Amino acid sequence: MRTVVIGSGSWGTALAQVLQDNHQEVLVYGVAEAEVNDINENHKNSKYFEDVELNPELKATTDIQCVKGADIVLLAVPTIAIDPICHQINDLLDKKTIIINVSKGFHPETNERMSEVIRRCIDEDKLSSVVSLIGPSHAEEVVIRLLTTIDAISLNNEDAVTVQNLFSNQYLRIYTGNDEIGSELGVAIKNVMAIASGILSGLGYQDNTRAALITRGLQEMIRYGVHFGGQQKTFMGLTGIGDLIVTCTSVHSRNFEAGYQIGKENSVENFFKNNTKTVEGVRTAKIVHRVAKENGIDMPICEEVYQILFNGKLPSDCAQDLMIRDLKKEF
Ligand SMILES: NC(=O)C1=CN([C@@H]2O[C@H](COP(=O)(O)OP(=O)(O)OC[C@H]3O[C@@H](n4cnc5c(N)ncnc54)[C@H](O)[C@@H]3O)[C@@H](O)[C@H]2O)C=CC1
Ligand SMILES: O=C(CO)COP(=O)(O)O
Repeated sequence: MRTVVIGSGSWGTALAQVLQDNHQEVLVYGVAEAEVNDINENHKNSKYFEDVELNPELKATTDIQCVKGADIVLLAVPTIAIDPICHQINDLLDKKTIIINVSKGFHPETNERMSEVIRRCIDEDKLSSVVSLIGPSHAEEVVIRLLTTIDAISLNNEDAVTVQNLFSNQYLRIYTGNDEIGSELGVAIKNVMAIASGILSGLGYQDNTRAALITRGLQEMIRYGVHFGGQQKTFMGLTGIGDLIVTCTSVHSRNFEAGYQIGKENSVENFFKNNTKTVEGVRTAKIVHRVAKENGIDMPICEEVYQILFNGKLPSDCAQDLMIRDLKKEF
């Protein structure tokens, strides 16, 4: 099977290398010439992985025509680029293709989940199914082949199993699942929790606070996910608690890092002025705020993150306000 990976950033590169390690036919498509050249000429992607030597067989291109004839297209671009990239490739696809989504978040205007965006943008006769390859996985660790487990989630079990078999190896183990709603909502909202976790660390809070954040954050994710038809048990799995733990506790997480800076400075100003990284939780916080309000879903942690990011509320006040809400039962 021939796979084209769209996006020569950190996750696209790491996942393409998995396929190359598995002796699959794979090509990376990128818009950034420097990243593409670095992969082809130096077997590196220095912008994201400074000292990592990539599999020398891995190749990249800036020619989008490479999508023609692909059996699988893996979209490894930020959520904001999924809609335009799908429209771009739709004209080039010439048979039923498995589209793999790895992005975590929502469409910025329509609030759709990534699978919904892809199904809307790709013609039915060109789409076998959407498979979301998601779970606790920092590219920085996968690219150096550290043991990792993630899910292949799809409404089409056969395609999920195909993706499971293509990507699994000694360092990457893929499970399958079909709760598209629960899984996609879990991996999107955990980014907001990771920002909150970073903020709390930046403010100087330690282990007790992080455990509280992860535990109560998971309850918010369940509340939101179940409201929209996700299964509660999904949140106990890799796309729920698994991804929540890895992003709320890791120095690799860009969402955590953003939060840490905001907490440390007790201000969002410098983050918005200087950030150039993919921090998906920022846009997700805005969408969750809007949707939760419309649907009457209680999301206190997400709401405080929204107030910090978009309403100028002081991070230190938010942490305190969460503590002095009306007391209640845990469950
Ligand atoms: N980096 C990671 O460890 C993981 C990332 N993800 C998710 O994967 C998605 C992609 O993120 P990363 O690879 O981390 O971001 P990144 O910032 O490392 O790379 C993004 C890449 O997308 C490219 N790009 C942007 N717009 C494009 C377009 N229209 N056409 C082609 N290429 C375009 C950029 O040039 C860049 O190469 C995000 O939603 C992220 O949440 C999920 C799991 C792990
Ligand atoms: O989704 C991720 C790990 O599972 C990557 O997290 P960040 O986007 O916060 O770096």
